[in-house]
Amino acid sequence: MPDPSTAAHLIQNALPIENAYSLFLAGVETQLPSVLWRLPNQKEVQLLVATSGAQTQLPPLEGPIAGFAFCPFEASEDIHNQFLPADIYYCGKADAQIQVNSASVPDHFWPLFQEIAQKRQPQLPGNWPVHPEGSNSEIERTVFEETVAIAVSAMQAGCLEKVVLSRTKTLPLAKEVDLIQQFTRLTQLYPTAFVSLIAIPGVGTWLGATPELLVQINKHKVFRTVALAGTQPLTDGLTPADAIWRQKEIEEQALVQRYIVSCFRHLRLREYVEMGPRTILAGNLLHLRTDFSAAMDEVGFPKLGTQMLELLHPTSAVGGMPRAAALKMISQLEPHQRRYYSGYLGPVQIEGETNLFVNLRCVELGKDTVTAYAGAGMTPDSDPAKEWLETEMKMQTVLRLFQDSHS
Ligand SMILES: C=C(O[C@@H]1C=C(C(=O)O)C=C[C@H]1O)C(=O)O
Repeated sequence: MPDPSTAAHLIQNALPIENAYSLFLAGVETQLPSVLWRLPNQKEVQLLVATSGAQTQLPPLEGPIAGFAFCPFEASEDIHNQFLPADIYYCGKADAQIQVNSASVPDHFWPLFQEIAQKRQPQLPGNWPVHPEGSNSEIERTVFEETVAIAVSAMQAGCLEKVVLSRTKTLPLAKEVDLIQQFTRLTQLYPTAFVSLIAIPGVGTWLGATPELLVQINKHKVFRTVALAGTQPLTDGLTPADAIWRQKEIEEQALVQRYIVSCFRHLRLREYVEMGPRTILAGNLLHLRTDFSAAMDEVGFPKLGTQMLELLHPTSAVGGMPRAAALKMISQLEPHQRRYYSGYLGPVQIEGETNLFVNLRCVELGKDTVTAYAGAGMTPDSDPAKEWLETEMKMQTVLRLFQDSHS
């Protein structure tokens, strides 16, 4: 239950967004799992601090437990699902109050928040969480292209239909880099993306602007997911409606679409709505997207979100087809651990909604570096050089901010 006395904690002469940022920074300074996010097509920045710590078990997506999920591509002994309970939650809009849903707030949290908020130009934390094993290693262009060629040969030989291979790129980080400012820039640059900045001690700090919804359950209990795949840059002077797609991308996206249909079939659910594919814009890139929805109560699947999440992740948009063969090839060919890249993240039962997204177009913070991750769907028709360029363009979605700060 929210404690009514917490209204006093808000800094009344600060903007809602400033209060959200100050709460986030107080959470990071106190070394508590903390996350800031902005939903697609919305203005408000939302904030959550898990004062009771992160849990490794995800609650049902239909409620009643509220929090934020941050899950890896593949959970293992070294890398876990993270669920941040909504112990402190604030939706940065006029008249909203801070909700405190736990008794576990450390004594020094509120004075620290007040101090950060009064300064207006808050001190940036020197101690952002980083992965205990440091930055992931980077792959050279020639090696990546050779790897793609190996995957293409395997697909031409009929071993599998599609595999998504990813790579990383690490840049040195300027000392003065301000992640809150970068988060703000991402919200401005990408109004239709899910923008997030998450800091979990012992796990790491990730910043991203993803275009890919994985599971949504809205206030009316409507379930939604999308099949997103196929990539091309937006050419000057053209609109998404002008896009012409090659057979390769059409097939690549159709695979993801069929995979989602097979998940519905597995549950024996027939009454879903399918729309598309149509071309959408994500930053400077175009993708093909098919939208799926189902009214959960009407179709007799009140837990459809949780059931579909189990079946969907990892979809063939980030893994491949058939799934087991693709995951095996990824673990054999990729020299890095994906960690939380191409996993999923988002609020669970916050303000009555669940919104999980695939963790794409993201960077992970290192001690004095920043590492971008991106992948591309390989099919028997893939051209290794083009796939390199595609991953480069995807990485630029977030990495361009860090390049600017060096110039
Ligand atoms: C794998 C990524 O993106 C996914 C792969 C795409 C593709 O292969 O064309 C397009 C959109 C995403 O579903 C990424 O951004 O890293």
